Amino acid sequence: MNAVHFGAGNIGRGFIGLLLHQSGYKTCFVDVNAEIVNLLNEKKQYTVKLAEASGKELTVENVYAINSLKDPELVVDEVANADVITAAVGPNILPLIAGLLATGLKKRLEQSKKPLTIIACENMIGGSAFLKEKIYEELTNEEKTQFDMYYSFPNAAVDRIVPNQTNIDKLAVTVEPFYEWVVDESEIKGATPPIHGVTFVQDLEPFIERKLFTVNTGHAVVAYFGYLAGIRNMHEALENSEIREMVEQVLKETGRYLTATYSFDEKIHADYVQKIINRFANPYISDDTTRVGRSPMRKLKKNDRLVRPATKYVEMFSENPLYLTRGIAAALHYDFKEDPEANEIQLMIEQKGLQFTIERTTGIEPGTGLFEKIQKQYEEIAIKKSKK
Ligand SMILES: NC(=O)c1ccc[n+]([C@@H]2O[C@H](COP(=O)([O-])OP(=O)(O)OC[C@H]3O[C@@H](n4cnc5c(N)ncnc54)[C@H](O)[C@@H]3O)[C@@H](O)[C@H]2O)c1
Ligand SMILES: O=P(O)(O)OC[C@@H](O)[C@@H](O)[C@H](O)[C@H](O)CO
Repeated sequence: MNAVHFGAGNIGRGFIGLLLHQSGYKTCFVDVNAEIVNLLNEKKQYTVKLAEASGKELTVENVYAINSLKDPELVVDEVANADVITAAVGPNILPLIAGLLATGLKKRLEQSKKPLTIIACENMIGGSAFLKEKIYEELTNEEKTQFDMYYSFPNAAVDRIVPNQTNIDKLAVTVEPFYEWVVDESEIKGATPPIHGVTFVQDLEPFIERKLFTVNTGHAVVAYFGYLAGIRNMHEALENSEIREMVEQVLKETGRYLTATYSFDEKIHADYVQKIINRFANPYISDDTTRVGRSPMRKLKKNDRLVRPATKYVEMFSENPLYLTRGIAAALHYDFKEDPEANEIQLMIEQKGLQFTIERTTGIEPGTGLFEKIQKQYEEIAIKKSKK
């Protein structure tokens, strides 16, 4: 079986590539990072190390790679011959891989009429549907009808903390032991791809919202408050009692929304939350607050981990969440110079003002209680910063 995976980065090698290998696939990684591509072709294998006391190492074999900037025609051929396609490139990059995928998938239809599943493994609601939308922008109406018959784009939720890597061996990846990959089976045409470790469900929404609004909301809040406190390491941030309290409270707010919406058992959800906070504090992982806080523009979008649970909370309980709004305010303060989106937000605040920036980044309407609360929290943080 042949798999093509776009994005040989942290999650690509450390999670998706590992499970594809364990399921018996030969995996072709597609990336634009020449060093990683060359190393994968040279070594044809890499190591995944579990961040736990055992330090267990797993070997991923049967892999090779293509640099899509250099050899796009090879990518087209691989896509045309694939048995499953996955991607973990980041939501902002999905539109950039859509063209090559469209060409490869068209070629595949000329060769055979076999169904194929394409899964985007990104931290976003509707990742595969978004990739499909971008691919379909490249098609005629007739091609769209053909694609509809054979190709599936099931959405997915992926969970495994994979920090930026500092190993001497550039291909080796250290990952937390926990993982969860949930895929919406109701969208799949033809046979479900046999991938070991994937949970196939008929309704993904509770899973993706639970993951994004617990793991990623909590993670983002620790990262932004950690950064504000001058802390660069996630587990050190968790040792700060104010930040710990902040994440506990923010996850009570998202938990209130999630349990009311999806009828989750409150005790089971509370245990899930504690397990996640413990994962953030894993001492065997060294994760940066700047990795977790990366791309604040994306994280502040209306359907993402901070704003969506906050707006849903208001809709559901007719009150403004205190801690989610603080988290949003902290994200607006995030001014890490090496992050282009952080720079964009800071420049917007400077040139167009805070109100314009809140409206533009979050989509929250000015004049609403939620908007005013975010503004107030932002100003309170600014006062605290000025006293330092
Ligand atoms: N790291 C995690 O803990 C984690 C966990 C769950 C989900 N995710 C999600 O997985 C996705 C990737 O995250 P990551 O942490 O692995 O990031 P990463 O930066 O380590 O990996 C992204 C990879 O995509 C490659 N890439 C960039 N442009 C490309 C292009 N045009 N074509 C092909 N490859 C391209 C990059 O070179 C890089 O190797 C994100 O959506 C992230 O939210 C990450
Ligand atoms: O990848 P992002 O930028 O959407 O979010 C940063 C982290 O929260 C994220 O990568 C987590 O480590 C991951 O989602 C855990 O499953």
